[in-house]
Amino acid sequence: MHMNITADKTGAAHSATATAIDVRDLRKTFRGPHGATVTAVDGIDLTIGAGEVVAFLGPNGAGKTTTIDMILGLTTPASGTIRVFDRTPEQAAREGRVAAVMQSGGLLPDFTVEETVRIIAATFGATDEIQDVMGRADIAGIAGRKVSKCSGGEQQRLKFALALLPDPDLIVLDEPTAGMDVESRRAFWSTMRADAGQGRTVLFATHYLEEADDFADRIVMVAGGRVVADGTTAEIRAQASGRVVSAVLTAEEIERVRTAVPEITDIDIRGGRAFFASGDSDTVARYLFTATDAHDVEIAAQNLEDAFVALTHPSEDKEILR
Ligand SMILES: Nc1ncnc2c1ncn2[C@@H]1O[C@H](COP(=O)(O)OP(=O)(O)OP(=O)(O)O)[C@@H](O)[C@H]1O
Repeated sequence: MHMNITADKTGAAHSATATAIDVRDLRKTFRGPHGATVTAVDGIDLTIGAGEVVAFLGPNGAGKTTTIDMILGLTTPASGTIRVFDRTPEQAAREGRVAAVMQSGGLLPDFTVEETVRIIAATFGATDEIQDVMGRADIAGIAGRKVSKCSGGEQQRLKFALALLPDPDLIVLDEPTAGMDVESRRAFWSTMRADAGQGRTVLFATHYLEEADDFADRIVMVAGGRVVADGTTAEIRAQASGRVVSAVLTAEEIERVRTAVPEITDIDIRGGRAFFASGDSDTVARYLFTATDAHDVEIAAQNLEDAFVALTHPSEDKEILR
């Protein structure tokens, strides 16, 4: 799998393609309550290269799970196309090139961890891999534990072990750490980091910015069924790299600052303060101090969290000056 030429389950050699996932103008609607139409995915375009580790980042209801289900071939799009390693999602899954770790469910509570791995290994003809994947997913120490007695984090690591069994080229994880405490989340990702991202393509959905930032090479932000930002983690950071100068001042003065300082890119008013976003915080601060009665002036770096909120909740909790 970590080579350019791999053998599929029939033993035939094939060249690894450079593109793992190619999604064009993907759309999906559901029938909601009272017959209303819910647009879950509203024209997503996405190309993921082989070997990329991509975070699909967005708030609840953004359309992440619906998109992932279509990439896995579990549901069909209303329109648009999906290619996975230049195949249909169903073909790619059948060939064992794709494995998934889903949010919940899928495990039988009465089996032990090792029994679960053995059963799935048998279906893939991968019984030689059992000890190896249990080690890689860090579940060897709980091999004899019943699934029903495993914590949420342990169950997710077990699912990760199962996903490794077919030695897939692509692993898709849908919010694999949902509901875990911070420590379990860290443990899960450190296991993932040690194993994935070594030539394998990884697509994971999350609404934790920190996870996307820590683990992904690239962040695709989705909101309302659309891609709202797409770039390397560094690029997304750069988008948010300006500074914000905030101060308490009157509405008339805010208007005056806006006109007088063209370097200002955005103004929000929250909690009685005005927040001036700009690539030149010195000029903004100088103007506030010298030409207005602004007080309690603060200068802060805009962080990724701010960028995320701004991109995914454009009107939430803030009043934009017009
Ligand atoms: N089977 C369904 N029937 C009706 N509406 C659905 C169905 N599945 C999803 N939706 C709706 O589609 C939208 C997108 O949901 P989706 O689960 O894809 O979002 P998400 O980004 O994965 O959110 P979460 O982080 O909560 O899992 C939501 O408004 C959701 O209520």
